[in-house]
Amino acid sequence: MNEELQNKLKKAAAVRVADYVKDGMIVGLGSGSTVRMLVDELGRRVQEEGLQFTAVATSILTATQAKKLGIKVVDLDSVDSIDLTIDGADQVDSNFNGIKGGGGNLLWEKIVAINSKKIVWVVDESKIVDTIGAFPLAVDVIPFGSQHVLAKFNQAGFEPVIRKDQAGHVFKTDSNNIILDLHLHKITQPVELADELIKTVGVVEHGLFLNMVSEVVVGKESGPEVLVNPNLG
Ligand SMILES: O=C[C@H](O)[C@H](O)[C@H](O)COP(=O)(O)O
Repeated sequence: MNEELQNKLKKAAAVRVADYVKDGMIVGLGSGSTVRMLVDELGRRVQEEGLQFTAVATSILTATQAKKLGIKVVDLDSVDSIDLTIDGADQVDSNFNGIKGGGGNLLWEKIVAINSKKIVWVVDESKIVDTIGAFPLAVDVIPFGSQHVLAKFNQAGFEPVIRKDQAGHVFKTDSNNIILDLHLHKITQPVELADELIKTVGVVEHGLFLNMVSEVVVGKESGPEVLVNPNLG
């Protein structure tokens, strides 16, 4: 899929998923390019249509964008729970298992997600796959001793690569951690893998979000389509 078409599908899905946000809600705002389009649309609705909601952001970038657009942003610790979180994803399979973290925001995204009553993802159709894993799996790791975590992952055959930013420096997350991208190609046992990763000392969190999402709004050429998770929907 070319980038222009992909952006068109992301935009249409982002506008559709904005309808989920109602007056008075506390809304978790995810991160990434698709959520950026969602936040633009929500900002427009706040300014032009008087939509009123309170946001909790999953990254410094999203918080900055939302505030600039006049959206009220508060800290996660200042709310009891979040009514709805809308986020993007890198890949989603038919069991509603997904990979997130392409932008390095998976830790804050997962903390916001587990404190949300409902999670909805917004993606374009290129992200819907039979088996997740072709997209590298981001793992958030404490910098101290991270070469040893890297060595362990190498031994396990996970093909880890330390993420670098565009300038070639080691990428730092909003919590000042680093990201190891695992090139797993196909993840056939996501639950077992998630368990193994989280038990590795030095690992803070990983980008496997398993059966957490209630609905996925998919931007398709025929128009946005909503997939409902029968276990959570
Ligand atoms: O860390 C980044 C997030 O998990 C994003 O939500 C994910 O990478 C999807 O981003 P995009 O909408 O740019 O494809």
